[in-house]
Amino acid sequence: NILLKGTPGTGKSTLGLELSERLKFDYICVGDIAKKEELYNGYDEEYQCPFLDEDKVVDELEERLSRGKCIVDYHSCEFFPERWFDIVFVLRTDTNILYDRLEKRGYSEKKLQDNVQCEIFQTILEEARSSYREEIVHELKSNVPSDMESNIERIVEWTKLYRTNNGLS
Ligand SMILES: Nc1ncnc2c1ncn2[C@@H]1O[C@H](COP(=O)(O)OP(=O)(O)O)[C@@H](O)[C@H]1O
Repeated sequence: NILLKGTPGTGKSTLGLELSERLKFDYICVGDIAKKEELYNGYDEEYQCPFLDEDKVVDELEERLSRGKCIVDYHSCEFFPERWFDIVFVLRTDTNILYDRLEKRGYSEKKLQDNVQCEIFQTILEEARSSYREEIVHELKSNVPSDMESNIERIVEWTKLYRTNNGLS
């Protein structure tokens, strides 16, 4: 299983969907599943969005993740069982580029600033480093389309090697 992390707007869903086609893996967007299954336990007035019920998310995903061949897209990871993931990629985008992408999404000024600061302070990367073994956490630049191409190549190659080395078909 592969975890794709990164500040919103860094390109997780674009990369995840493309990879799932190339690798024939399941693409799992945690935000979308939470919305569909209503895996919430309250409402955040400040950000005008529901609170994720992390236990329900883990219960919902456990069976699929235990089968392997999943690509999970979520900015955070603290509540995921560590055993779920074989590798973690953290997408990174320069802040001026990220600002433009989030502005196009129509984010409020507060949400925009908070997310850009999250990227500046490497919050998502630090969280990954504190949750997983250092050697399975990798940063990937995601500024321009050619970055996307090289990230796809790199992950596809890594996956092939991993499956061969672990006797997986
Ligand atoms: N490497 C990249 N180069 C150029 N544009 C990108 C790249 N990655 C993503 N984008 C664009 O940025 C926007 C946000 O990407 P998205 O995959 O929705 O991010 P996330 O899932 O992390 O919120 C989309 O318009 C997407 O086309």
